[in-house]
Amino acid sequence: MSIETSQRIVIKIGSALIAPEQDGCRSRYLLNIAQFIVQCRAKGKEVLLVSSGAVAAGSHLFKNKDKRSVAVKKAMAAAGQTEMISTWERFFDFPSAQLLLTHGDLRDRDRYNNIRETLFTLLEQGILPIINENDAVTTDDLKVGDNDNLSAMVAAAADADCLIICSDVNGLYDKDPNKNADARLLDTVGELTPEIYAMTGGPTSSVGTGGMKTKLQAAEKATSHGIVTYIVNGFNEDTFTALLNGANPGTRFLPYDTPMHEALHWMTHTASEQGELIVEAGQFDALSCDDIVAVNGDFSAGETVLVRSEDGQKLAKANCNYSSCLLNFIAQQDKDIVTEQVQNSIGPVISQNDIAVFEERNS
Ligand SMILES: Nc1ncnc2c1ncn2[C@@H]1O[C@H](COP(=O)(O)OP(=O)(O)O)[C@@H](O)[C@H]1O
Ligand SMILES: N[C@@H](CCC(=O)OP(=O)(O)O)C(=O)O
Repeated sequence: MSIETSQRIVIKIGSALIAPEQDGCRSRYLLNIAQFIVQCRAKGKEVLLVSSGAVAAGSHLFKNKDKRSVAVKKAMAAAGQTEMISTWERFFDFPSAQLLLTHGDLRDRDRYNNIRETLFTLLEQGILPIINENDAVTTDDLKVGDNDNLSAMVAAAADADCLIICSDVNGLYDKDPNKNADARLLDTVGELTPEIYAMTGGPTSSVGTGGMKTKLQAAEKATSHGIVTYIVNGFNEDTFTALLNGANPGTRFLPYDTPMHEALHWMTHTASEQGELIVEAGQFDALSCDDIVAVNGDFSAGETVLVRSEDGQKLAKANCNYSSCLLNFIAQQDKDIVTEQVQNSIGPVISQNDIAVFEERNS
């Protein structure tokens, strides 16, 4: 399995490749990557680019400001984003499009479907989508937070079959190679076990956000959707020659033999629960208001909730057709007639269309 057989590739570029000196964008490392994108397209493959670097590209414009301030960082992202996009555009003689996303967009099923439609339409037209998190507007509870996970969510949304994460190291080592001279590069990873996660540490470059851990989370999200994932060294020209020749220049993560269905994958890996429903006796099929023992958290109708049994076991993750406020109101009514009327008009408590049922019912 190599990129030779892949048809739709997402390539993720870290900040250090774009703004190595945090002093505006530099083309030094981008040229190889841009050539790789051009060559993939020439071979008939579709490419999407997830590009970090807005904050690192914009920071030089804010010389006398406190760069730890959240407001300043957001402003840096807004200013650096235009510089980053125009830097990429200079390399291509085909059009590109900018998509700035937040987790708030991706975890809302309607907005997620709109994002999918937009990506498919851009690809059909031969336009290169360039995606980043919308750092200028996002808040802690609405952000993905790192572009490794974002790239995997985008790869799943775009129905891609290959994800390439370009880092500043050759791939996943058995320990941090920047701290251990004897660290050994792993060629292929079949399953992302806790032992594999234990090999990683945080970011080491001053501009990196996630470190190797978020790259493994991304690999898990992508491979469970059937997407072969590579972590490679984006600084090294040979990386891209090797990839084009069908070789593995870094660490390759094998896709699941039986990938998750799209809606189940979205519910498991992209949607995040905004609250919990505690239900009687593990019951969650055709759940009625009467089956609910407790409602935890504040959520609106249509948001995702975790369904737990009274003993704490996780049963399912699903979209709730009722707001927490309405469920609490119904619980306070002693007349069944109110519940009946509301249920007749809204229907079951959780949607059976978008539901992830936990097979191993452990908490
Ligand atoms: N097991 C490991 N294998 C490889 N790199 C690791 C490992 N554990 C920690 N790291 C660190 O992760 C860094 C890459 O993550 P990060 O700094 O976020 O870069 P990027 O900008 O490419 O996203 C490496 O420079 C390395 O020091
Ligand atoms: N969205 C941010 C980058 C976030 C991020 O994950 O950065 P990196 O670890 O360099 O891929 C930006 O454009 O500055």
